[in-house]
Amino acid sequence: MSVSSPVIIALDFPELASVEQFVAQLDPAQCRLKVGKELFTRFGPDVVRRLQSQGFEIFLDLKFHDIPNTVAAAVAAAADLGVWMVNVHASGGAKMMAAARKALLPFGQDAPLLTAVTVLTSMSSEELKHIGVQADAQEQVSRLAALAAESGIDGVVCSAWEVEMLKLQRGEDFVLVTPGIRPEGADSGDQKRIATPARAIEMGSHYLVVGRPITRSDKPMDALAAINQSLS
Ligand SMILES: O=C(O)c1cc(=O)[nH]c(=O)n1[C@@H]1O[C@H](COP(=O)(O)O)[C@@H](O)[C@H]1O
Repeated sequence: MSVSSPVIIALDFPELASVEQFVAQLDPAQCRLKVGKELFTRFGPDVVRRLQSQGFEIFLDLKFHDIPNTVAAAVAAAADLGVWMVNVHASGGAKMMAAARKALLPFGQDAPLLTAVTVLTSMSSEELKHIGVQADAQEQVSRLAALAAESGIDGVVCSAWEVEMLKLQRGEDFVLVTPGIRPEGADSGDQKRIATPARAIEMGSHYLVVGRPITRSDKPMDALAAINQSLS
């Protein structure tokens, strides 16, 4: 299916009824959906199956980060579920990422896109120092993206501010997924490395992950329409 918008809506809801009410207003030709830790932990793979049966392409965002054997098996389970994209943490290392890639080989053309989270968009360079990373966010993203590319990963999750650099370093085909998207004037919440939807696309993001600016809006469909309009 071809989806007309780069927007992936993060379905971070605590109740299934809220998800259903929200999704009923969406057209699968116009956006993709992200199922993350909250929804998956509460409702499991059934929620993914249900959304897929309604025609939506699903980004299963469980950010796997474990020993290579465990991550490989988890990524294969995501592929069995038929998701469009699945992710791991690049900081799990080259062996872990290579094992995830290898686990998808039997799925051939049907394998989901495999992306790796670099530095979370909620983290600043200052916070990286607290976990012992002396590099600033740009440098760390660049290093982890190189490791991901060498391990056969399709692309990375990063902030929009690293996209221009990564395009130069990794080329056009390396998939760049950017959360931390905030329309002008929107509350940044816990996000630190943020950009507007238009700026993120201008810098070269392939996909924009947007949650609260849409899902917590009084008029979510208007918020989505305004984002799509700002991109045209
Ligand atoms: O992998 C992700 O999707 C992700 C990576 C990252 O670095 N930052 C980040 O915010 N996310 C996810 O993107 C979504 C952003 O949601 P909002 O901040 O509400 O727009 C959340 O569901 C996060 O789990």
